[in-house]
Amino acid sequence: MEIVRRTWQRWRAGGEESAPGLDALLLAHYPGAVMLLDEQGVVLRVNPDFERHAGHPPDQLLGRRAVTLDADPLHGGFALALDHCFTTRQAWRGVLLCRRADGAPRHQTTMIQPLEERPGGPLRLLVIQYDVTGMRERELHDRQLLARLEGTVSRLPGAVFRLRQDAAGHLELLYASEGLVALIGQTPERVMDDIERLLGRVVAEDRRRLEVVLAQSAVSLEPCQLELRLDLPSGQRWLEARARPQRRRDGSTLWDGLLVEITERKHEEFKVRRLVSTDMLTGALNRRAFFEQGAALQARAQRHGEALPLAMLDLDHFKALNDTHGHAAGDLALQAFAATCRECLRPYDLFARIGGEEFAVLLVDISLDEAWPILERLRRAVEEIVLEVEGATIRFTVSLGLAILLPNGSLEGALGDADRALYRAKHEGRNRICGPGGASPLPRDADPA
Ligand SMILES: Nc1nc2c(ncn2[C@@H]2O[C@H](COP(=O)(O)OP(=O)(O)OP(=O)(O)O)[C@@H](O)[C@H]2O)c(=O)[nH]1
Repeated sequence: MEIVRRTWQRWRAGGEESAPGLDALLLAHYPGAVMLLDEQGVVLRVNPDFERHAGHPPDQLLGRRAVTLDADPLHGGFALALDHCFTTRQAWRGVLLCRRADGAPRHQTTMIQPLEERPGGPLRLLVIQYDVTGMRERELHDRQLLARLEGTVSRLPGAVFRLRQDAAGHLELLYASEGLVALIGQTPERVMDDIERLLGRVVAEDRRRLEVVLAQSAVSLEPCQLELRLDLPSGQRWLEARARPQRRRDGSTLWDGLLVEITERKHEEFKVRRLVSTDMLTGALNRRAFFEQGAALQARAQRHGEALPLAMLDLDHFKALNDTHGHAAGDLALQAFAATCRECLRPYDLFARIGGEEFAVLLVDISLDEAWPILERLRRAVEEIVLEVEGATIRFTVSLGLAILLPNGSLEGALGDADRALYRAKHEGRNRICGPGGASPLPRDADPA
């Protein structure tokens, strides 16, 4: 516009004959419709390409008021814009809804520049229009597409996110979809404002894993996947995060990913795991779970250089009990025995049924000397069990073999040691504990069989 004004001033100063024609000048600079209006808004001249851009043959427009182009000539924006320019002598720019001669509405980006041929002379308005209907339609289409996409994203079972970690390791949530509200009860805006509103809820152990996984993914640029527990006011929830990283030129890493709730799935998993790791009759861990969980406990003890006391327990003369009172009574005895063991042990000790009437206990965080009285209390508690089955009173006892699982020892090996100690306990009269060093300091003579 500035070019036209300056050239217009040059043209005015030089005289009309010597100056390039206004039409030619405007055509050279503007790929749109150009009009020159008088002080009544009547069209004096138009550029040659006018019809192509404005959709009106010049001869139908010349000598008529320019507002006839307006989609609403009486109240439309064109009249208001012209009014503004005449009153203020200031330029106006904006988008006007105009109609072509065939009635088709078009959005025209419009610039109106007041021009004076000479000071105090008649005012002219230079109007330049550029048809942006296509652009606006594309913009509208894009906006509708975006709204549809946002709708789809918001209906996803979870939240889409973009996470950024700068070169110094500082994390920032750049984007999260509305699904975040259903997941953690916080709006995306609040978490984008302060990511601790999300990370601060992650269980400490899982947060450490998250930091490790992100660090690895930032180096390898491999996708990552992680299950996290969050402590929320509504209770603990499990979320799964899957994300794909990309490195930015500034050294930061971006992860685009999806966060979904998996609490129900995890509970089902725990249920299944409990089922496959539990002995159905007694509720104790089964042999497989004992070895699995025992290995995990041993790995932890190894890190601290600790030995773990390990005991084998075997009901005495159980065959006789079965033969005398029936298999169902034997089952009841096994259940009562397991319940008594659980009462005498701590919840984190590993108690498992590893054979028919054979059980094992791995005691955590105590020494062999400390384990002995606990097991002795258990032995006595079993002595106290009285079962009334079909008019018969059933009592039974248990023998125990105690061994030590050394930090660098094997669970199978220690179980073998405990079994040998158990054999000695049976051999020495049953209803007693034998350890690596020999029999219980409180051996019992009683042998109900
Ligand atoms: N009722 C019942 N009995 C079982 C179960 N599993 C194993 N048994 C029985 O446990 C008995 C084990 O007998 P033995 O191995 O001879 O040992 P015991 O009679 O206890 O003799 P000692 O161990 O030497 O004191 C067998 O009769 C098995 O049938 C079970 O699930 N339910």
